[in-house]
Amino acid sequence: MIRVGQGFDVHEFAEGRPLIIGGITIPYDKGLIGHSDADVLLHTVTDAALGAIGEGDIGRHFPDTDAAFKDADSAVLLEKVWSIVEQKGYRLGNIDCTIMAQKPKMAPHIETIRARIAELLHADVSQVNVKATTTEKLGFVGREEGIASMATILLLKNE
Ligand SMILES: Nc1ccn([C@@H]2O[C@H](COP(=O)(O)O)[C@@H](O)[C@H]2O)c(=O)n1
Ligand SMILES: C[C@@]1(CO)OP(=O)(O)OP(=O)(O)OC[C@H]1O
Repeated sequence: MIRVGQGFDVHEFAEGRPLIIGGITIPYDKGLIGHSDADVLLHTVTDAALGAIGEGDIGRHFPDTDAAFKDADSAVLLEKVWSIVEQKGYRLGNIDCTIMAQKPKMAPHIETIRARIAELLHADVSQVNVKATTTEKLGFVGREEGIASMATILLLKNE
């Protein structure tokens, strides 16, 4: 059995916040805001996984009205969702992610992010791909107002 899921998320930049993307802190002069740590990429991965197993989305599992998830570590949220994936008998086939950011340059951090996502999904790094693109200075990403990301995931289950 195979299941496919997709995820998409956006978070806004603000001064005085750490920039956390893909489970790592990236040195930069501003960060992303959210109810949680605002890790836009791990939210995307979480939504892709939830989509693949037909379990709704991140906000349904971890409402942004619940104080329990204020400043939550998004890696912990993903681990909780991944345990549901595994309870249902699925494992990662592969995941492909795209970060849309005008700045900062993501290339120096991609391999670290890739390794962290593989660790969280109990998979090999070869099963995880992470890309980055600018939006050529167009739109909210291009104006450096925030960062968006999207992902497609394939899950496998032995019959
Ligand atoms: N925040 C980013 C955006 C892009 N990159 C890398 O640069 C390449 C070219 O980006 P374009 O948007 O001009 O196509 C892209 O393929 C990435 O390798 C990056 O590191 N960080
Ligand atoms: C993660 C949660 C919960 O802390 O809050 P945010 O950090 O605002 O992120 P979002 O992408 O809106 O996802 C859902 C949430 O309920």
